[in-house]
Amino acid sequence: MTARVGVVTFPGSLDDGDAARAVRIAGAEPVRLWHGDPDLHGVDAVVLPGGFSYGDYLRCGAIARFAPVMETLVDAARGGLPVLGICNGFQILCEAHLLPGALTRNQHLHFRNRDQALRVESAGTAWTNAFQPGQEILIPVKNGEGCYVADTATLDQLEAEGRVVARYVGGNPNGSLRDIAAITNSAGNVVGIMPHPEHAVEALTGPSLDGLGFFTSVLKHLVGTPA
Ligand SMILES: NC(=O)CC[C@H](N)C(=O)O
Repeated sequence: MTARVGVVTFPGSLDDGDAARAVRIAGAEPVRLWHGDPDLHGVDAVVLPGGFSYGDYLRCGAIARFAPVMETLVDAARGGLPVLGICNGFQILCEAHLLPGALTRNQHLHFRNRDQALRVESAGTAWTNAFQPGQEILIPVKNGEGCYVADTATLDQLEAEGRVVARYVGGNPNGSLRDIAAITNSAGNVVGIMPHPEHAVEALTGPSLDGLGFFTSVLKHLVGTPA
């Protein structure tokens, strides 16, 4: 049966269409979810897309975290539902405390938009099992608040538990501590990534097809997970 992957739209989401398209290209059925509807409509996994939810007021992701859909999503994620937060989605996952730490204003205070090389550090998550550990990929980064910070004990714990999923290579675009571009929760089902895999799934528009691996990974993960 075709996996159904939900993509949440918040007011101000920007990349929900591209995320849904990436899901379809990877071979799954995208299911559009609405921030005001707490029902996840039986989806097998969820993508929180990039953008400017609620206009980035207060802090990126700080209001979205209280959306009705998040009440259900937080419980489902704690129960093992695969969730990928991309950029604004990563910010929302940190605000919702599904992931530790915070995304703060880029160190140089500029919005940064460019193609970015990353090293995939962990292939042991629901969203990265299609990669080889150490594999370098190229996908776009575009954010104003992408500087990942956490206290030293949290950073050390992430490193020790293999929960740093990807790091920036060839230059850190936002000042993230330890060049962190993506992290996971301890179960490996929730991943937050600052750059945008959904913008690197087609030769016409992406700098590569490297982003596709995140979306095919979750399908592989779901096949191995009993319903
Ligand atoms: N591309 C995005 O999702 C941007 C996220 C957020 N609005 C920021 O500027 O940091």
